[in-house]
Amino acid sequence: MNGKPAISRTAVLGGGAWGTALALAALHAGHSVRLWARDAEMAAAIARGENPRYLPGISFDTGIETTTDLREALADADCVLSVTPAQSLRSVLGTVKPHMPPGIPLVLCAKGIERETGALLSSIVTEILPDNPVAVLSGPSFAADVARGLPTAVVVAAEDDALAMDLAARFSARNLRCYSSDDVIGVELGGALKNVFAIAAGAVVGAQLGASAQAAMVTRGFVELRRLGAAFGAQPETLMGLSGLGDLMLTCSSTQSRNFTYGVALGRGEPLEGRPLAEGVPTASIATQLAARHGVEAPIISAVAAILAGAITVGEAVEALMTRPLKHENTI
Ligand SMILES: NC(=O)C1=CN([C@@H]2O[C@H](COP(=O)(O)OP(=O)(O)OC[C@H]3O[C@@H](n4cnc5c(N)ncnc54)[C@H](O)[C@@H]3O)[C@@H](O)[C@H]2O)C=CC1
Ligand SMILES: O=C(CO)COP(=O)(O)O
Repeated sequence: MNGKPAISRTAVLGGGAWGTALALAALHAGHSVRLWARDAEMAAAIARGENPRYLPGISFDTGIETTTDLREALADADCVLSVTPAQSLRSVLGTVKPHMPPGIPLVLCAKGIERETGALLSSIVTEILPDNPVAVLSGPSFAADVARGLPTAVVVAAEDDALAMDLAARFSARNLRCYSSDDVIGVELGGALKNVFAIAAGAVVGAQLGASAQAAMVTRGFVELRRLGAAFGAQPETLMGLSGLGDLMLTCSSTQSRNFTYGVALGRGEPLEGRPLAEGVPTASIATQLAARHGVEAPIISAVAAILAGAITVGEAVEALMTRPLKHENTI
């Protein structure tokens, strides 16, 4: 593994929970950090060591420089972390483009698939910023845990292994351990699809279907992830790792997960408006279409999309899943 690179200037795009936590992690890894938030009040709060809207009750070290000016955020940066929601990536990058220093890596930290096009986020970066190498950071990591300095492990993937190792070394610190990978697509897919399965697992809990059903849902969801991964050319081992199995374990069982709690509300029949960001919602419908396009069987993903679209109830989805034709377990 590469040694720690010299001090760097990291730009973080996004003043939400994850942007704040990653900015703090970069600061603790010894780097100079400038965070861009579109909201001036949020930027000022983060500079003061708090983010009451997205990380309530957590106070953290000051030292993160903040700005509402993208040009200022990107000036002199030698690495950019992109941490706004997946569905806003294309518009954010459009604004970033004129100010983006060429050649420096852009690390995607959002988890999702573009709803309108089915594009993986890395391909949007390549399309809009062809002169910047893309990397993906993913894995089981609640922002609140990272912001509190609790031990966490993630994976950073880039096509260029040396870049992945360099970034992993750059962001690793006492309580954040970054593994490296050259499987960008596998790491992206694991992060994007686990959100859909977290909604499914939450719905099982909300509808009080039992712990056995929850375990079955997560396990069979993992099969769908492996099938889609194979169709997209992901390495199977990647999906067994932090950004696949690891993040499924975390978000399909914890009420700290917004996708899981969204599913719980769905299963209880509670109102869904005004809830915190749940990336699995837009990703479910497009992942259903991608699965169909690739001839991949994905009944749980399609069921989540159909429930979210109001086409079927949670009860009807369970009935449909339980009465599918029987098959050999290892059919991928
Ligand atoms: N919160 C967490 O524990 C983790 C989140 N992630 C991923 O990170 C991404 C961001 O999530 P969070 O920070 O948690 O969300 P959040 O809801 O806490 O914050 C989102 C931030 O993005 C900003 N934003 C939204 N649209 C924007 C736009 N068009 N232009 C500029 N800023 C915009 C919002 O103002 C807000 O500051 C998501 O894809 C999520 O899946 C990944 C790992 C952990
Ligand atoms: O991705 C996450 C943890 O790895 C955060 O999950 P939620 O977006 O469901 O809160």
